[in-house]
Amino acid sequence: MTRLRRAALVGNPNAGKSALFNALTGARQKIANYPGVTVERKAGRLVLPSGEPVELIDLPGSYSFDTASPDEEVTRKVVMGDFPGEAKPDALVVVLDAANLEQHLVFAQEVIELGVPTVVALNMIDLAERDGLVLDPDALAQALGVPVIPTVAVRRRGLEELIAAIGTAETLAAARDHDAPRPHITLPERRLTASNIAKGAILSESAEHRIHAGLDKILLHPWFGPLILLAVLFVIFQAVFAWATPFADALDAGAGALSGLVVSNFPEGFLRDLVTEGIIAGVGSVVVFLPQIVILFAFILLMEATGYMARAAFVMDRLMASVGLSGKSFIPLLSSFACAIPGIMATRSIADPKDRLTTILVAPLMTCSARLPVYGIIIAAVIPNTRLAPFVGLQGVVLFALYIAGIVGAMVVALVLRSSVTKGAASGFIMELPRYQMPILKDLLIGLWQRAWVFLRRAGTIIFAATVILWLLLTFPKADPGESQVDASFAGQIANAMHPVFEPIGFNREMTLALVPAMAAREVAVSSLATTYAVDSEDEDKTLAALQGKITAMWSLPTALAFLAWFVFAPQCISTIAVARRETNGWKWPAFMVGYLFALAYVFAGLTYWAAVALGL
Ligand SMILES: Nc1nc2c(ncn2[C@@H]2O[C@H](COP(=O)(O)OP(=O)(O)OP(=O)(O)O)[C@@H](O)[C@H]2O)c(=O)[nH]1
Ligand SMILES: [Mg+2]
Repeated sequence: MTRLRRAALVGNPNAGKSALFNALTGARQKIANYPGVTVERKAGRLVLPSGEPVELIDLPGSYSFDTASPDEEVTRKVVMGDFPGEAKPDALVVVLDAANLEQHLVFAQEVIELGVPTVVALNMIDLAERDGLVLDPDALAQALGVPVIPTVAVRRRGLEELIAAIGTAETLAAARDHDAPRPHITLPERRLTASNIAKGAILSESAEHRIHAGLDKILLHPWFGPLILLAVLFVIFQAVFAWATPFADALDAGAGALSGLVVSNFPEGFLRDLVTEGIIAGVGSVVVFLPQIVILFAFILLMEATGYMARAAFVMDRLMASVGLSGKSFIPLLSSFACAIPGIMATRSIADPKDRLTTILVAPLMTCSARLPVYGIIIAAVIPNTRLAPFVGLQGVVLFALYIAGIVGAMVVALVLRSSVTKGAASGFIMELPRYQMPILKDLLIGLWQRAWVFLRRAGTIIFAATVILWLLLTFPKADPGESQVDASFAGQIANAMHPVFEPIGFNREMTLALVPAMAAREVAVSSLATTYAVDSEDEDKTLAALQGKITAMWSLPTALAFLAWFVFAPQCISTIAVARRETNGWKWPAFMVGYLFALAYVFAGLTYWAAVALGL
């Protein structure tokens, strides 16, 4: 007997493959309650009862082996052994959603027909039970001719049995007769067989799974649906401001105290200034936004886990279709609210190449979480914290408006692109709706921790590096007595040279300067401003509150609004550009993307500035 080395998880999207993968290998792959979450192959290690390690591969969900979307292509290639540099898996684990048996059995048959040793994980039996479904795994095993193990991936039920079955899959398969020629089976035949097998495996079924149909009637209603979605988003942005404030203030006070400690314990000079002006003022000004990021992601993760996110996609489908995008673009665009990078990668689940390209090109317009610190500091500094109504603050409304501006911008750009450079018909919506689920607290906390960690790691690496470099460029050469340090410095000279370009749209010198390092990441705009003002000022208070005070005192409202408008559009993120290059296989489209986004940013910042000036703001 050959030794089992590699096994792969296959099955329809949203069957729980990644949840099983995490449970079996201890990995932390993203799982979420909608199809199309995994778009790449991921490998992990599983240990068999015999003590032998097996490489387990998590794959993107797939409906069939003959489909066109790039993520399904990955699954096909890995399973068939066509994936470059990778041997064919020795065994396959087909993951089925027990409560969606008939649908999931269509692809399962196709997988089993390959003749590779196969085990079926009958997953989500808890949900099947909730829906009043009683299943007979033995009958299913009999009909499919492979072992069937009931599992609940998220509660770690059935894992030992599944691992044992994977361990003996090859021996079992070898005992089966493989010599019989397999007839070619058509899709309708497979559907019929799937339906018969499912009927044979379902012992009893109650009508309980109608409970959630009522909820769908409201949430997917043509009028209430969009209104509810808008209301949900509105609440999120109110919460981002209202709930985060005490935590952000505490963090800022902490940074201030730290700065004070450094000032009183270190001798005056280069090192002390680097730490207080560059690291604490600069990097600290970004870290202070951690509570807002966490609150934003808590909502996003909740929406994903409950199944509401997929409903939101459904609700948006009509609007998306009217600008030439399909509902399939919604999940990638929604992911872009976290960050455009996973958003652009998620477009791999879009089969139509022009649809996909359009989605990639507009993804950077979705307001990613890196913009939150920029919006946060400017809004806090120039928009009064007044209440428009109970629980409705003006600052939250402005933040909401900025998010909407990004969405509207993306829709308009998509419409223009779809009738010019990426001309073509929109494809229909084919996403299936996942069931409603109560979120699992542990998964939620892990997700939040991962997001927080990503943010802090950015602060500790890219933002830290960009800020320190800027501080050095701001500190040298030293100014003569009476001269402004910023004016004398290298950075100041660069800013002064660039300023004529940005003066017409209302930018001051500090803003212009911030744009350059902010190409590394948008948050750097905040740390740059903090560092620039810290270098320029004599006082010892270098906290975010101090920066906010400077902006309030020194920026006119039109100038501040122009800066906000700039960041709605500007492609200030090297990583996004790099990912766009990778996903479109060349520089042509990323160059186009950067060009049109900068042009839009300039025009809209200018329009905002002049409109605000004309209104006498
Ligand atoms: N109740 C219950 N939920 C589950 C189970 N397994 C997975 N889930 C949930 O189902 C959803 C989908 O799980 P994923 O692991 O992301 O599904 P996937 O098959 O990897 O999906 P794609 O990557 O899109 O192909 C998540 O919200 C999981 O928490 C289970 O056994 N019971
Ligand atoms: Mg997955």
